[in-house]
Amino acid sequence: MMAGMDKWTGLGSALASFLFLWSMVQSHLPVAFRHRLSTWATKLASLFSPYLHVTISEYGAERFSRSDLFLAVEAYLSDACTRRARRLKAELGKDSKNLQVSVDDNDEVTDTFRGATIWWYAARKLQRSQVISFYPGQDERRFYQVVFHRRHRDLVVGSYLPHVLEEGRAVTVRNRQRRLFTNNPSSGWNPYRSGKGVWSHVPFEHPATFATLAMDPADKEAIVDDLEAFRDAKDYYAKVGKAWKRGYLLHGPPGTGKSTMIAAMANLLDYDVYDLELTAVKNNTELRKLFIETTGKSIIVIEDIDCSVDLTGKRSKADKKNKSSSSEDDGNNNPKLPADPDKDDGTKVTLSGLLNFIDGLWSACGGERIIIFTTNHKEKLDPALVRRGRMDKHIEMSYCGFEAFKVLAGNYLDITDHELFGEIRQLLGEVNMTPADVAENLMPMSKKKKRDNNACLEGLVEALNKAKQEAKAKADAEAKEAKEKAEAEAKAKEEEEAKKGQGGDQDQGKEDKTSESTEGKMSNGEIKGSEQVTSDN
Ligand SMILES: Nc1ncnc2c1ncn2[C@@H]1O[C@H](COP(=O)(O)OP(=O)(O)OP(=O)(O)O)[C@@H](O)[C@H]1O
Repeated sequence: MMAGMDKWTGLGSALASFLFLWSMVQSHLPVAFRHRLSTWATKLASLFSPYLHVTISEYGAERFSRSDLFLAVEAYLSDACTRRARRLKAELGKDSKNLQVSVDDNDEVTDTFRGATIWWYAARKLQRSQVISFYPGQDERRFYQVVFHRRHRDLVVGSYLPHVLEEGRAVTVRNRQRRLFTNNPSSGWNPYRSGKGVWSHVPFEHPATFATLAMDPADKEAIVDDLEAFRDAKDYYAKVGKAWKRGYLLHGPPGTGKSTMIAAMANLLDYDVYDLELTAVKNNTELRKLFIETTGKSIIVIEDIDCSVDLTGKRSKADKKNKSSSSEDDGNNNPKLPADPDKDDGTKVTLSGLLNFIDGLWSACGGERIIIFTTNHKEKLDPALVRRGRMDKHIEMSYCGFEAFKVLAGNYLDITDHELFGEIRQLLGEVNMTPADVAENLMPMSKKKKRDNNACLEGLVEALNKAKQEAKAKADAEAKEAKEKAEAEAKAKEEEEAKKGQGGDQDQGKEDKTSESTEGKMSNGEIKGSEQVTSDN
């Protein structure tokens, strides 16, 4: 008994001495060596450990976009394992109404699959960028580690991980809260603050649909058909070798429903919307990075493209400049080469950068995308930007016609017919009024007054008549101005001609006098000359 006690006491003191010595050795070892030692220790332990680890990093091998597997694991764990995790985080879920609870970072979750126990760990680590990075210096990367007994290796790799991927994707689709993204100003891309990426987002909650969009029903149907055909055409795009994306150019005066149309498109397709503010993008590299960070099933919008960046006119100005400079020479009879009109010097977004964004090699990554440009001045855009193939469909959003008005009357007043409809139809045929202005007349906001359809429609008729009178007055004023201008020009011309005529008569007089005197001189001269000749001879 005593001998046994002695044995344990001896072992205990030996262990204590070893730990003391180990800590002494460690504190005197250089950091690099200590790190190597601990790596060897881990390797040694893993030789004897019956457990295997698989790491799933946030960014895949290409490191540009978040790995699909990582996102699926995240969704899977948040859904399937929430009940087993001890530390959870809560966020607003779909429609911003339900609370969505998921596994917190650094927590451990245990899962079982066909009798096998599997452990998941979520963690973050700072690491130095080794491959091309848009953030210089250190990046923070999140990763999951799955740990299981080596006897379950085939089960985990062959069945469990594919199951996680499939389940995770299904959960993502189920919980999908569509989002409206906007790009952060480039100075706000802070790699040291987790979660601060190139895009910020809010839940996308715009209620517009094609049913509520006021436009000609035939045009509307054609657009819906086009969008649905695109959504279902994955195989077709693969077959013809085209990236699965489509460009739309929405053009028309302000208030004709371009933004409303985009919202209706997003709601129809169930896509996210990326509202790209081009003026906040520093250069083409940033533009590419923004594109890569968008996900599939999304609409990328650049509103008022003609105002965003000086992409238009620049070419023609530069071309003109080049033409004139190319005609110059450098003094050695060598003509100067024209400067590149769309030169990318890294300080701005250029037309070629934007064209690359739309249909360069990078544009094909990440699945189905729709790119939409809006403009109030289609004619100002560079033809290269909007040619078919880049902007596949040009949609003109125009002033409110009678068919569009009927949609608005249905939306705002819940009516399909009214005795004033005939008058409104005629007035809409004569006056340019945007759907935004028509809608404004159909939506009187008053707390006290109950909505009165008659009053609304009468108000609209009044507004249309006023607009008609204003348009007529404007047209009259313009016609008067044009007439006065034409008259002034005609008078000026007449005066000019009269002056010319007078001048001509005077000139003629002068000419006559001159010719007379010349003749006189000549005859005198001839006489003199002949005289002279005669005399000379
Ligand atoms: N075709 C339309 N159908 C239904 N509502 C419309 C339509 N056009 C305009 N509206 C109404 O007018 C408001 C302004 O329209 P919207 O912002 O979509 O116009 P826009 O053409 O994008 O204007 P801008 O060029 O100034 O951005 C919308 O909130 C909507 O209520």
